[in-house]
Amino acid sequence: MAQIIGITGGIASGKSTVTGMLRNRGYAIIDADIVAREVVEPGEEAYNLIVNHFGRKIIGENSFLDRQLLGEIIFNDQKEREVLNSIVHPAVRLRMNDKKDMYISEGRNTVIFDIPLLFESKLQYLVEKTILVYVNAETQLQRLMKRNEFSEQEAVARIRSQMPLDDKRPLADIIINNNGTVGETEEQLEKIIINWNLSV
Ligand SMILES: CC(C)(COP(=O)(O)OP(=O)(O)OC[C@H]1O[C@@H](n2cnc3c(N)ncnc32)[C@H](O)[C@@H]1O)[C@@H](O)C(=O)NCCC(=O)NCCS
Ligand SMILES: Nc1ncnc2c1ncn2[C@@H]1O[C@H](COP(=O)(O)OP(=O)(O)OP(=O)(O)O)[C@@H](O)[C@H]1O
Repeated sequence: MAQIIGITGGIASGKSTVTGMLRNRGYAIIDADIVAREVVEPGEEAYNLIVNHFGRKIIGENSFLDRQLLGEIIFNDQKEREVLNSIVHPAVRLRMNDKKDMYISEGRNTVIFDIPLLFESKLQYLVEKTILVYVNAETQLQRLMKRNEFSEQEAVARIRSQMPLDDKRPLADIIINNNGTVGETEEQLEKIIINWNLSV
């Protein structure tokens, strides 16, 4: 039986940094952010529902959604965020499940889900064990502002739209502290791989 592992964290806490390390080691990774992009491509059902609700102003270049505008709307308005979530999340869950089944049918021993909103959306039932990629609030804010070239206000709006990372700590099976260097993070990951006996 394959082991199903969930990696979570907050925006810019370092999930992609950790899943990148796992990908380099050959693990099967399913990234919710990537799937969430696939299910809103032009022609998809979720795309049509989003355009119906948010209006044609939300259509950007080449008919794809204007993600910047959609982000500005939903990270500053909880009701609009809930509408978007209610359209996108069911489609994401279905497609992630299909990808998991595909990996299992290929004979994979471990399948890793990278889901930023794992705890907010109460998706623990999808996975057997959870890893939280944690940083303190100041590091999270600084890394997010730097990576996305956000103002403090833009970054804070996004962080506030998620459960605080300190509240996620007691929900996780294990925590990777990503406040230090990337090398220190990789050492913590290596211990988990050994202790949980995760094979590709
Ligand atoms: C609002 C959108 C268009 C902004 O797109 P953009 O390319 O700028 O950001 P991206 O998708 O790469 O997300 C970056 C990070 O934002 C955070 N985030 C995204 N959506 C949400 C949300 N609904 N609530 C809280 N945090 C969110 C996550 O930490 C994510 O890793 C996009 O994030 C989106 O469609 N969100 C709704 C779907 C969703 O919940 N995705 C998260 C995983 S399922
Ligand atoms: N230990 C570290 N030291 C310094 N910078 C780091 C470290 N870990 C991650 N970063 C940087 O912080 C930023 C956020 O990391 P990353 O993109 O991995 O987070 P994430 O959780 O995947 O974010 P999101 O889900 O929002 O895309 C990136 O610019 C990354 O290069």
